[in-house]
Amino acid sequence: MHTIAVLIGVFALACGCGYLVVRHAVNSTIERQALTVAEIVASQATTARSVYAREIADKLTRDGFGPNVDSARLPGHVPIPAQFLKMVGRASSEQSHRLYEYRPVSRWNLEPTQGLTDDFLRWAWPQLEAQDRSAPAAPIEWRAVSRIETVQGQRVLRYLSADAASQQSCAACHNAYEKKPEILARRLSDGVPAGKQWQQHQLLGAVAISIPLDKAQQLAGGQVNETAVFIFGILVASFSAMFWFNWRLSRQERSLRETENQLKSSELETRSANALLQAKQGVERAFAELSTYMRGIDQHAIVSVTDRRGRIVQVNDKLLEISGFSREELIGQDHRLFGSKAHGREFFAQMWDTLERGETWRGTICNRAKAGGLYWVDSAIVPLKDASGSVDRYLSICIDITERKRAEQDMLRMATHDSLTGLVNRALLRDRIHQALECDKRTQSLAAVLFIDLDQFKAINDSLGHETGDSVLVEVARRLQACVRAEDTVARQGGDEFIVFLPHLPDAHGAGVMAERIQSRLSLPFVIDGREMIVGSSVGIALFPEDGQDADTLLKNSDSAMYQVKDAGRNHYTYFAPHMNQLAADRYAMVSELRGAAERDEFLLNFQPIIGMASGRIEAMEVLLRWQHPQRGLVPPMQFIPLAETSGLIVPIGEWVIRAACAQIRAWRAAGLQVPPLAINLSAIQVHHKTLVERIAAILREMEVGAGALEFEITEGSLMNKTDEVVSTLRRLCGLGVRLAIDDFGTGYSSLSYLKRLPVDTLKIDRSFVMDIRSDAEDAAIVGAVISMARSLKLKVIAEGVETPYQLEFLRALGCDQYQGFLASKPLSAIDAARRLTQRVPDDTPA
Ligand SMILES: Nc1nc2c(ncn2[C@@H]2O[C@@H]3COP(=O)(O)O[C@H]4[C@@H](O)[C@H](n5cnc6c(=O)[nH]c(N)nc65)O[C@@H]4COP(=O)(O)O[C@H]3[C@H]2O)c(=O)[nH]1
Repeated sequence: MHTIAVLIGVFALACGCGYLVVRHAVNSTIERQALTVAEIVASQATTARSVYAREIADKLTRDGFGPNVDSARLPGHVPIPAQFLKMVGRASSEQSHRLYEYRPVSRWNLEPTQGLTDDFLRWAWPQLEAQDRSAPAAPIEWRAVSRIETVQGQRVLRYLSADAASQQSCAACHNAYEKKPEILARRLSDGVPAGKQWQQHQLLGAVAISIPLDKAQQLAGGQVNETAVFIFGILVASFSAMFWFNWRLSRQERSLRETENQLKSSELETRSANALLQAKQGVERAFAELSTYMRGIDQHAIVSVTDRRGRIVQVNDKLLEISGFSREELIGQDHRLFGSKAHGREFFAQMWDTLERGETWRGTICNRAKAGGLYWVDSAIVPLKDASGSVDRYLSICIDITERKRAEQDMLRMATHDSLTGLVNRALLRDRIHQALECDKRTQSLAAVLFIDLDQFKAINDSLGHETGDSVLVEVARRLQACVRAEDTVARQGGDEFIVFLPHLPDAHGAGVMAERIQSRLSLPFVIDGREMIVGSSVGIALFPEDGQDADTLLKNSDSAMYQVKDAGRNHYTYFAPHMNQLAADRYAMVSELRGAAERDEFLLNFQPIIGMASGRIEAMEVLLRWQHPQRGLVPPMQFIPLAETSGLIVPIGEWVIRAACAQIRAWRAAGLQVPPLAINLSAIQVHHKTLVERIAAILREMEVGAGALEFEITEGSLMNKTDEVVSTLRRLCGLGVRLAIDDFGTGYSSLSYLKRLPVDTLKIDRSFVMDIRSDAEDAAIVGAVISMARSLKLKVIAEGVETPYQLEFLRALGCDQYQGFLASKPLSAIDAARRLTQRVPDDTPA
């Protein structure tokens, strides 16, 4: 209510102020409009006077000095313009019911009614005169003078507008008029200086206008009041309506707010009910999820619960399944039942430390099942607390990772062991040697590395195939492991090379004893697939610390020692000596020198005659390569051919031999010699080389000697490996027209059936059999068997290394076709060979 009262008060005050402002504005407007009316009236009055003056100017001139001041009242007289203006003013005032009135006034009055009769005129006139004085000669823009006065209680606009001599006739008449003697006296009393001459535009008089304002203000005030009452009424009505609406609105708002509050409180209630519902659902869901997890865990994990003393109180089926124990066997026991001895005391101490701190322990444990097998689990052991917060049980959740562990172990094994023999590989061996030497350095112990290379293994591998070779290697590994102690290491270096590392030796002699034991074990016959074979071995020994301080040096030096044994005739053992490294270095240097030997023209060919038993003539010649080294002198093929083979250089060198042999045939033929076929050695590497046949065909085409001019000798060993491929190669070689011989026959393991598949023409009995033919009945028997077998297969037989007439006759008696050896001739230079070719037949046959 208080607010409403204040509002009504403010409203009333605003209305009152508004009313006063409007009233004041209306009065101001009325005053401004009255001023405008005064301007119009003044303008019309002076215009009327001016028009009138012009119209009566002629009459005034004709009548002399014009009418006197009272002429207006005289019959037949024309009033002067001022008089006329006075009359019009009076008439207009009456006509307008005194809305305004005006009359001419002047300081120089001719009659009293026109003088400056009141304060306003006396105040205003000098202001007009001042304007006249400021522009005495020129027409000026007169500014009227006005003010509002209260006259007899009424507000009146008083207005004085200049009525100047607007025409020359005005000035002329006034000047002439003043000269009239009867009015001169009055003029003087009016203050006009004697002799004053008026000029056009000079101030003669003025029009004094009075406009009563009260009437208009009364009228306007009435209207303002009516309007104010109307507006006030509207405002009151509007405000009342507004208040009413406002009151209604606030009532509605209040009720809305109440409703809203009710809604809010009910929403809150609903929300809390929802929250409660959601919480309940969440708990149910969580419980359901937990149950699912528990089921999942139970199905996939091995779960057990132990009491605080570590005794098993609960187990799940998975644990029974993996451990093989029954529930009854486990409850009440502790986890030591699963002990595998894979973990030390520290492992379990650390585990219990963690658990006793109330923390979860995680780790991998190797357990033993009831049946004895090991299994691996990834474990999390969680301490469970009772209501008082102290640990009263332990929950163990484990995942079986046995397969993963095995795979890891397999991978580790593959990375560190030889897949064929299961022996330690070179990488792990180096590691073990390194670790053992660190220990030996501290204890100043002796150690030894034995480098073992199998003799004749290549022949077995090549002749009997890789499977047989692999079986031999596996058996060798087994025998080696049987020789050594638990702390020793047997490793496979690669191919047919093995290493035995003896980390703790009482003396250097012990290494030799071990080498002998190994060699004696390996020398026992190997029986593979019912076939018996002998494998020899060469052993090189390097001792720690004298032959090397680290694994690499010891391995290298034992290798050098092993090579020394090979050079010395194999199947033996030797200790490393520093000069052996020189030999190894020599071998390396020789390979690099061999590389450019052909380009440097260091190769030359020798020719060894092959004599026909029946003819006694040179029926063929074997081509034998020689290396004329600038520093080393003539290097025998047995020194450089194996190096050429291992380095792969034998392929280009072999091509050089074929080309040089063809060139020699051409040269001899050109010299008119009858050249027998030349037999060229092909190494196993060449035979297995993919483009051998194409290369030989190309050389034959290029050299144009004819395929019948060449024979090729292939060692028995090289024929046995990759059987089908070799057979195909040899068949294609025969297809070129060349003949084939099997060299060193008897040293390999060729079977009769295999020989039948090969397109060979000749067998060359190895020199080793011929050599002891007289003293060794076995060799003689072998030679005899080979010759008879060759006959049955319709193959030609050549005996190599015939040095004595006995050997020759023996072979001849057995039916050998040809022979070769120092008895007939040593390998000859090209010149000597040419000379032999020119000799007669009886010279070829030894006496
Ligand atoms: N003690 C003795 N030795 C005799 C007698 N008759 C011949 N010889 C030697 O026996 C070897 C025969 O050659 P091989 O068995 O093919 O054995 C050859 C052959 O396997 C290889 N060779 C030689 N030249 C070449 C070649 O151009 N290419 C290939 N791949 N190997 C070659 O080198 C081996 C050795 O060749 P050489 O030192 O020239 O030794 C030659 C020859 O000098 C004898 O009555 N008594």
